[in-house]
Amino acid sequence: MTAPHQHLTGLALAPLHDAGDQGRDIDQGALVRAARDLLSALGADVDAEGLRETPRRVAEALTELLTPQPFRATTFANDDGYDQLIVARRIPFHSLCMHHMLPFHGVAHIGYLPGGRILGLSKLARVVELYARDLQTQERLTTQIAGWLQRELEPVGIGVVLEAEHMCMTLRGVQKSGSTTVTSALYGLVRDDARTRQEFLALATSSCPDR
Ligand SMILES: Nc1nc2c(ncn2[C@@H]2O[C@H](COP(=O)(O)OP(=O)(O)OP(=O)(O)O)[C@@H](O)[C@H]2O)c(=O)[nH]1
Ligand SMILES: [Zn+2]
Repeated sequence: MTAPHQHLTGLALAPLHDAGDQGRDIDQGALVRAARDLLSALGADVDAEGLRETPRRVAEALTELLTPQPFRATTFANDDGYDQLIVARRIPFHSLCMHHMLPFHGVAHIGYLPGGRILGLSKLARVVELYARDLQTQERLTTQIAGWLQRELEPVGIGVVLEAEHMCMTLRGVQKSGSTTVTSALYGLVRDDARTRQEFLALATSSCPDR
């Protein structure tokens, strides 16, 4: 029997299952202590009134940013035989880069060419959220979104394009504010059929006229 992830060319390298969508075990007590130690190491008076609750707030903020929200992948039978691209454009997201734990944020464009089933539209945004709430690289986030679509929907083609600005490149370090990074994951007919590929990329890029 052929594994489902082998239906689409290019997707064989993507992990079939990823622990990322299960979330992580966060030790709240240790996190609060670590935030307090961090403030202390920065020379802050951790007992000052304004800072007293900060370790708890930092712990809660990080927990919120790193806790994916599970959801059900609602799909519907493609009874009408819809066989054109379905593209959700400009889905905003933010995530934390795994190298500096600083935010990166931008927009995702997600498209697929349906097979037997179509996906509830909101799920395209939910899957971005699911994987964005992790310590990430933009490349990994892009690939995980495409891998999820393949597992849940087994479409004929998938296209994912992310455009993001990384705070670690703009606020600090090389400080190139305004620069953005584009990553993509194209599979199946969206990758291999020139016309479909062109159509998807045109739709994805035409969604940013003001950028
Ligand atoms: N490929 C990839 N790199 C990332 C991403 N987010 C941050 N980085 C990079 O991770 C790299 C870490 O490099 P290091 O040289 O160890 O860190 P650094 O000394 O802080 O590097 P600078 O940012 O150049 O000052 C940097 O080049 C970051 O720009 C991402 O999503 N994907
Ligand atoms: Zn970084």
